[in-house]
Amino acid sequence: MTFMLDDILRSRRDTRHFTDEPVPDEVLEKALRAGHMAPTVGLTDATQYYVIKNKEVKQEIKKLFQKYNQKASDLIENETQRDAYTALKLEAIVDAPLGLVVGYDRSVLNTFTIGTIASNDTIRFSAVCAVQNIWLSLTEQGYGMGWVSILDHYQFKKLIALPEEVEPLGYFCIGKPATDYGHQPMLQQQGWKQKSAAPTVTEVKKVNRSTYPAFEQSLNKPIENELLEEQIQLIIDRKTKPAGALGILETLALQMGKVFKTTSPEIKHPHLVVFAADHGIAQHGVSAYPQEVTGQMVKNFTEGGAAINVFCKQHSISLNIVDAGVNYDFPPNLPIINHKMGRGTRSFLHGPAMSADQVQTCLFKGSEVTNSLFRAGCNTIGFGEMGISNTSTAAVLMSLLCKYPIEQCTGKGTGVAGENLDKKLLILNQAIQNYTGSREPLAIMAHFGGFEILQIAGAMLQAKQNDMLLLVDGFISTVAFLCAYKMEPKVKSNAVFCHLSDETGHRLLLQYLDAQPLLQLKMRLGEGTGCAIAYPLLKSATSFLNEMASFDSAGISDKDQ
Ligand SMILES: Cc1cc2ncn([C@H]3O[C@H](COP(=O)(O)O)[C@@H](O)[C@H]3O)c2cc1C
Ligand SMILES: O=C(O)c1cccnc1
Repeated sequence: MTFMLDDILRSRRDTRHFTDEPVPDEVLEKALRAGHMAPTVGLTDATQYYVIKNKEVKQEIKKLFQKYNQKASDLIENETQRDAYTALKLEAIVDAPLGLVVGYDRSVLNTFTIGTIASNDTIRFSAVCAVQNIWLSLTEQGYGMGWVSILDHYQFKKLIALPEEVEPLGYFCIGKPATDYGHQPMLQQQGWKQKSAAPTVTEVKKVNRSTYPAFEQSLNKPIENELLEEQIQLIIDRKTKPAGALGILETLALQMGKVFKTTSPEIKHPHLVVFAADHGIAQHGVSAYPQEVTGQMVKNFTEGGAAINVFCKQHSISLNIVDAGVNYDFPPNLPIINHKMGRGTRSFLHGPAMSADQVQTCLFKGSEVTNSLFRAGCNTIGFGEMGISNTSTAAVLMSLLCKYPIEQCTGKGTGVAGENLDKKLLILNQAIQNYTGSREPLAIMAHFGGFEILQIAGAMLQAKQNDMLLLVDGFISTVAFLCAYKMEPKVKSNAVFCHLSDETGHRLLLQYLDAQPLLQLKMRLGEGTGCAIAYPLLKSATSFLNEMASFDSAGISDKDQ
């Protein structure tokens, strides 16, 4: 028995060369039964199969392949490598007698499902297990299969009319193999790549007790150039203008020089990151909008339709969206960074919104976002948020972290007014009274939460560590900053407060932080819009510093004394 399985495992090939011989129904049925025997997480049974025999359908799918394959080959700069790539036969969509699509139904995640809490990827993994079983069964029966994944996901789903909630893994070509590629993977036989001889195995011999690396290191950088500040100030003062005449732009230029550790600071690859998450407190009617709007707005961000999309586009700022914990499962191929901590926090009215561990994970995930942008050359990040009811979470955090009465921290958010605002205040007051836990900042953050608020805090702390400029938006973004500041006050030297929001509490919070906002436009939107709108001011600051003539270079007389 063992030998037979081993033989099947060895001879299974990703096959793209088939004979015309049809695949008998019994062969396919047996293979699909094998697929159905595969394990599925929490016994979700979410794997779905679609059989394709129709020639026209196959031809249309092949066209999708060709379009994407062209895209792939265009990405290869080296001509020899590109020629080698185009010579490979990577599909057999029309020539294989049978087509199969294996997918999984995301809607199972709408009810409690064992094994999907840490990561909802597990339903996808279950479908992959089924694919492998099918592959082995076909091999055992003398047939072969080829996995085609070079397809435009959206178009592919549309073409075969898959329901919105079903995600395909790919298109599978099935038939009698015309070759076994000399008992080796096709890509190896064609000289594209060599498979390693043995699996990579590492034994983990001890428990790693350290916390997340980002927060272990001290923010005390040993070598600060003490002369740098003086040098930048001197350059600013020698520009052809009366001393101090560029006002706040001068302050900004000096700050940017100090943050980037140079006398000629420049913004490189600016990004705006919107962190989105849901809040359990929403169930008590503290927002003017229903919770679904968070997920709907995330989709809107990916489609370019939100305010932040427009302003980022206007100023050529790259926009990233992070799902920090939205109560909706987005299709995996959307351009969203998946840092989901859960489907929203719990309500903090009667118990904790999240756990202390989750705070640490949020900080870490936030730091990862900053680090990946940093590695790609970015030195400036604006921080935005989206999360229905997050003005409530932010108000309570501000009240407890700054020790201000909740009335002074609570505003209308999305437009909660009159009686509803009284009700919002009542609920927040009640939540504060119900809280009997520690007054330590981290304990307060865990109890009241905000997956997006704490991921932003972690991302900001990391930006400080990487000598990056961090742009703070309105009320919620500033509360996220407050969380970071409570952990490490030095983070403030890298922060630019972009806008005074019209949300009650923001003015007081900025006073608490002794921070001067650049703009006051009566906006109260969030999403990072204040950062994007203030961005040209930062550009003006670096432009005057780097490009203006000095009294010396222009030969202009300075004032007498
Ligand atoms: C369509 C829409 C787009 C938004 N973009 C930002 N927010 C803002 O409003 C929410 C906070 O207000 P509250 O605490 O009252 O729910 C957050 O999602 C915030 O980003 C929006 C809100 C809505 C309705
Ligand atoms: O200032 C903000 O960040 C804000 C205010 C209201 C609603 N959403 C965000």
